[in-house]
Amino acid sequence: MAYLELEHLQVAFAGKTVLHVEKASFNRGKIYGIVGPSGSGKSTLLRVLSLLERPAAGWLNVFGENIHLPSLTHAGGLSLQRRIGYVQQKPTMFDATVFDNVALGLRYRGMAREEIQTRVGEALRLVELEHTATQRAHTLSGGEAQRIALARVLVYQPDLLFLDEPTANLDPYHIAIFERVIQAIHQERQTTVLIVTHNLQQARRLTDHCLFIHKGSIVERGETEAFFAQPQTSELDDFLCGRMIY
Ligand SMILES: Nc1ncnc2c1ncn2[C@@H]1O[C@H](COP(=O)(O)OP(=O)(O)OP(=O)(O)O)[C@@H](O)[C@H]1O
Repeated sequence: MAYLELEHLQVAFAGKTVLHVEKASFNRGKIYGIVGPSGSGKSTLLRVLSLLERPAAGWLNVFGENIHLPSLTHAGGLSLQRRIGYVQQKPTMFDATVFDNVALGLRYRGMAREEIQTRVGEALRLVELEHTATQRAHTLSGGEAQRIALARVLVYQPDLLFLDEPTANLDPYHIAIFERVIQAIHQERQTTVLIVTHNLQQARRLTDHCLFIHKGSIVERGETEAFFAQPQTSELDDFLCGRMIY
């Protein structure tokens, strides 16, 4: 049975449908890549799954609960969001130290001081930024901020991890660090990961399955190797070969 399932999803802005998904399911402990042209609806999909976007229609089956998304209350969303880690494209840091930024989610959860100390230390070690703990978060480089944004969600050990172009601003060395972290936590905790990326090599390296979104629909999905080697639709073939015009 699927761990995460979307049905009859429709998202519209100003009367225009930007995402329509009849059904999409995701299994526990897999890494999924989401690729597609700019403006096709990838970030919108992640925001819906992270319960940050209230769609006009749609059901989400997650953690054994079947949720009618348009009627989800703020309080109902919060309890589910505690198990979801979402790293947005351009992370915002609070004007505080790196430590405090990473600790914030744990403080909200009322965790004991010593446990927070341990968990934040581990998360910073994992992203190889231990030395920045006392630095003001606003002074981090763009690439460092991306990794701190990841540490900030890893620290509460989410069951679902949604990453929106998390390495868009990183050089190859730091992309490699980022990918190692994703693989490590995925192996250790069987976290289910969905990653939106324009880096097709990254999708190929990192994921088990890929989905191709075009004009607000999932046009094709499949096991990563076959997805790249034998695309089944002309749209995906054109996209992968850089022939797609949009
Ligand atoms: N809050 C909003 N209000 C109005 N339109 C929006 C809003 N959010 C997204 N859209 C529109 O929805 C469509 C899908 O946007 P989305 O950000 O999901 O695309 P994307 O595939 O993630 O693009 P990119 O790869 O460039 O980040 C776009 O046409 C965008 O302009």
